[in-house]
Amino acid sequence: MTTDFRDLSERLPGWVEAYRAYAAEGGVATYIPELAHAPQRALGITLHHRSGTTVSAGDADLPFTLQSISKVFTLLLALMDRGERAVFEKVGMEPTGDVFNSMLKLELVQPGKPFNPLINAGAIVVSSLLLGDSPEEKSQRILRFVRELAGDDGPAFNEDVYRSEAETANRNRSLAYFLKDNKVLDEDVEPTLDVYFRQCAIEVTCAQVARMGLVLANDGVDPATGRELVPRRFVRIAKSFMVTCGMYNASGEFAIQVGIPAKSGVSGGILALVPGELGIGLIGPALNDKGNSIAGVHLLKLLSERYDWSLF
Ligand SMILES: NC(=O)CC[C@H](N)C(=O)O
Repeated sequence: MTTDFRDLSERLPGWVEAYRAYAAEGGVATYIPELAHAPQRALGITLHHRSGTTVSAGDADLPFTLQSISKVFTLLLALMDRGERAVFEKVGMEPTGDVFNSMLKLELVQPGKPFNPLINAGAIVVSSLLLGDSPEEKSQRILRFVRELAGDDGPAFNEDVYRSEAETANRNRSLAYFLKDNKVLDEDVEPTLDVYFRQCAIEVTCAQVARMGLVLANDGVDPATGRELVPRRFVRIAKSFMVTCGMYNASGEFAIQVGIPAKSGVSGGILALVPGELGIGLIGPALNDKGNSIAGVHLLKLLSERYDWSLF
C-alpha cells in the first residue's frame, strides 16, 4: 500500500501534539553533557516521498546531532572506499543484544572483532577504515557525503557537542584502546576517535535526515537527479543492519512493532525509511530505557500501522 500523503498531512500535526506526552516517561541523554540541554518535550518529524512531496509536523526545524545515525553513513562510505571484504574482515554482521557501548562480547568472542558496524566498537573500527590522510580530511569526507545525501549544504559540525563528547568519552576511549590492543584497530586511537566524535556531532534537521533516508529507500539513487550516490548492494547491506541492529538492543521489538529499517541516535534522532517509497527524519530528545526516542518510537508505530508499512 502507498502512504496517503493527504491523510498524513491532515492528521500528523495532531498526532505529534498528542504524542509529546510520552516524553514525560523518558529522559534526555546526559552522559554527553551538551546533549542534556535538549528540550525534553520536543517532537518533530518530516516525511519525504519519492515523488518530491514532503510533510512535516511539530519541531521538525529543531537542529540535532546525528550521533549513532552517522554510523550508517560511515559504513556506506567505508564500503565504497575499501570494499566489502576489507570492511567485514574487521567487523561482523550480527546483532549483540547488548547496549550500544558494551564491552562484554569484545572479550568473550575471539579475535575481539566487534559484532556489527552499528555498535560503538564497530563504528569506531569502520571510521578508522575511511580514506583520508588526516582526521580532518576523513571528517570532511563524511560531512560532504552527508550533505550530498541530504541534498543540502546545511549539515555542519556542532563544535560544542563535538568538544563535549571528546572531553568526556572515557567509555569510547576504553573501547578503542581495547580494539587497538586486539589489533582490530590498526590506526592510532585518538585520531580515530576524533573522526568518530565529529561524525556524531554533525548537526541536521528532520528534513535533511528524511532526504538521506529517501536516498536509501530509493536504492542509493538521488530521486531528484537520477544519479547513483551509493551502489545498490551497499544500500542493501546498510538496510539489513538497520533492521537487525539499528535500534540497539530494541531492534527485534522495533521490527515487530514498526517493521521498517531505522537507525536512532542518543540525541533522540531517528532516520527511517519505507523502501521504494519514502524517507523519514524524526527528533524527540527524551529517550526510553534502551536509548531510543520514546515518543518517536510510539509515533512510528502508529504511522506504520495506519499506512501498512511493515515489511514483514
Ligand atoms: N547511541 C549513540 O547515539 C551513541 C553515539 C555517541 N556519540 C556515543 O558514542 O556514545
